[in-house]
Amino acid sequence: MAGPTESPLDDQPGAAEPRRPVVVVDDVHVEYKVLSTGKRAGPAETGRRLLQRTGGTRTVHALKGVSFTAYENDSIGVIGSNGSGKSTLMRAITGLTPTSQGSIHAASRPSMLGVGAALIKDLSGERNVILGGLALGLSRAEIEAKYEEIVDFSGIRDFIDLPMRTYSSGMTARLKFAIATARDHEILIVDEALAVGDQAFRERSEARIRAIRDDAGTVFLVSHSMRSIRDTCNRVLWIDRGVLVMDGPTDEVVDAYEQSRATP
Ligand SMILES: Nc1ncnc2c1ncn2[C@@H]1O[C@H](COP(=O)(O)OP(=O)(O)OP(=O)(O)O)[C@@H](O)[C@H]1O
Repeated sequence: MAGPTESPLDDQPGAAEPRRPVVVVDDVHVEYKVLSTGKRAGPAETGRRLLQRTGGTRTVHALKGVSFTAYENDSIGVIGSNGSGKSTLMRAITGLTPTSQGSIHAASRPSMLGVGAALIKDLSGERNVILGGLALGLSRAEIEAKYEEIVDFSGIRDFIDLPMRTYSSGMTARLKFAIATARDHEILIVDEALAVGDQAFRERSEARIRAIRDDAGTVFLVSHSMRSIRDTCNRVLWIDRGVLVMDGPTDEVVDAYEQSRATP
């Protein structure tokens, strides 16, 4: 099995002491089994009648031998066209999606930015800040101490007493981002969370991601916005059809990606 690749940043002239590796992804493959109706294969759908009707399952090879090492203070952009395998790679790193081959080692449990599942739309923003904080493992006292900061960051103070179902999708996304980043994360995965929200909120979110990184954290940012990637990341992984085609400094990789998309 191929060993984990070294960070291209290690070779930079003037690089200080070797940095601590926090995630090692070694020759990872992920295969999804999908019923040929398009449904995911699961115990409920694997009845003989359905299989007879559909002709069985298909395998989608979503990741094909991806290897890299992430270091502390890395802010890694993950780019690639739709369906290239970015989210699959992030879910594999968090352990949500099993690998069919290869291994992933992490120095601590990576968290996927998101508290969505814990929130209740019929409750007010205020109550949801508490619920989301509890879901992140914060104590009641910690949530109280951070409450004002979360609400300020979300920028929806005027609406915080209203039920969340009355919020626009952008307002909901702001609140979720504000709650989820209130906790310290050593390894944080942000999957397209910055796509919603206006310019000012995007800038605040990016600044917060940089702060998490500067605080010895490691951040993965999956995004189709090359502007967000350039503003936030020092390193980029470009994935195409399940293969890691490029891993290097942000400008180099984003330039190559944009060039490949401009070529007919
Ligand atoms: N739960 C699943 N069951 C079956 N196939 C899946 C599942 N999730 C993803 N896939 C397939 O795996 C491949 C990679 O999908 P993935 O969501 O990782 O791509 P992505 O790069 O994040 O795409 P996007 O930019 O559109 O969000 C695609 O072919 C997709 O159809």
